[in-house]
Amino acid sequence: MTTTWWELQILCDPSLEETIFWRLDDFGCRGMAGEQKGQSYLIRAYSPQAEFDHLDLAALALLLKQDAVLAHLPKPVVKWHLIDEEDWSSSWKSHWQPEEIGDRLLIYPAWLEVPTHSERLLLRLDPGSAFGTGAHQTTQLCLEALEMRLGQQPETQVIADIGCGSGILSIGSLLLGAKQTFGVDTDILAVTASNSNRALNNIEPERMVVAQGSIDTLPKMYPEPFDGIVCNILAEIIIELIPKMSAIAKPDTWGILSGILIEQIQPIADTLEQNGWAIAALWKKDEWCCFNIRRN
Ligand SMILES: C[S@@+](CC[C@H](N)C(=O)[O-])C[C@H]1O[C@@H](n2cnc3c(N)ncnc32)[C@H](O)[C@@H]1O
Repeated sequence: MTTTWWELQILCDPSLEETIFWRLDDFGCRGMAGEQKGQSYLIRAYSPQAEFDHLDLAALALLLKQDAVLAHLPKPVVKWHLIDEEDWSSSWKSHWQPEEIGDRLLIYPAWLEVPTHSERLLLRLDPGSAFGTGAHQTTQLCLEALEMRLGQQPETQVIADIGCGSGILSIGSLLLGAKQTFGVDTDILAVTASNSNRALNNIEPERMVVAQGSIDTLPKMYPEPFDGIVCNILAEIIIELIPKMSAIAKPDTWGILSGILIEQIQPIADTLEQNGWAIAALWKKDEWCCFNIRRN
């Protein structure tokens, strides 16, 4: 059965890009792409018709406009129309290009022919309807932090990936040499996407294990403590997860947390401190940041 999709087109001030991106993700959009259009920025986002009606989309448009007013920026122009499955995949895919991240990785859309030679590690990806194309600052911050963390003796590292989405951080860790990853996501579509991206990158199933669930699911998948934890979810959710992280960690476990806006640094830092974690480094990209943490 084919799905009909809403295509939302949002023409906005470029500085609203990140806020809109997260609003759309929170709303449940699957697949988003953005491009510069003169002085403005055009975001396209897609979601199955069956999940939303006109009223939902009108409410979303109102929220986006309110965000702009609060930020003292011009209101975005929001339009939507229906497209069929074929147009959805070709439209979205044509807007997503290979992207170099850090010094070693190249994110490579699954539908492009693989180059015969690449200086970089090719991370092939078809996120389907899951979050994680590598285009978002928070994913990039996590991949760059992983590159640093896995610089020495990566082959000993077993990593927990909480909120794995498309599986991008698990696959990135394994390409950088990690021993094994265990990913969880509350969204079953993310589990499906992670598994097909694992296969796309020729990674053995036992090296990259994925299940539907959250942090409490991880000990059932791997009963030992993890060497590293990556988690790129919204700050409000991370605050709920931090008190549970010690249960899956050992004294020298490291963590990489993102999905955090700069103004949310303090509550995250306080929660980490209260739960026995120290901040080793804090990296920023635009208004997003990424905590590199270790046990106290
Ligand atoms: C921002 S995406 C990150 C995807 C990918 N790891 C990346 O870095 O691009 C966050 C993911 O976390 C999942 N998620 C949200 N709340 C969660 C929770 N409490 N436990 C596990 N996963 C969760 C969402 O379904 C989504 O796939």
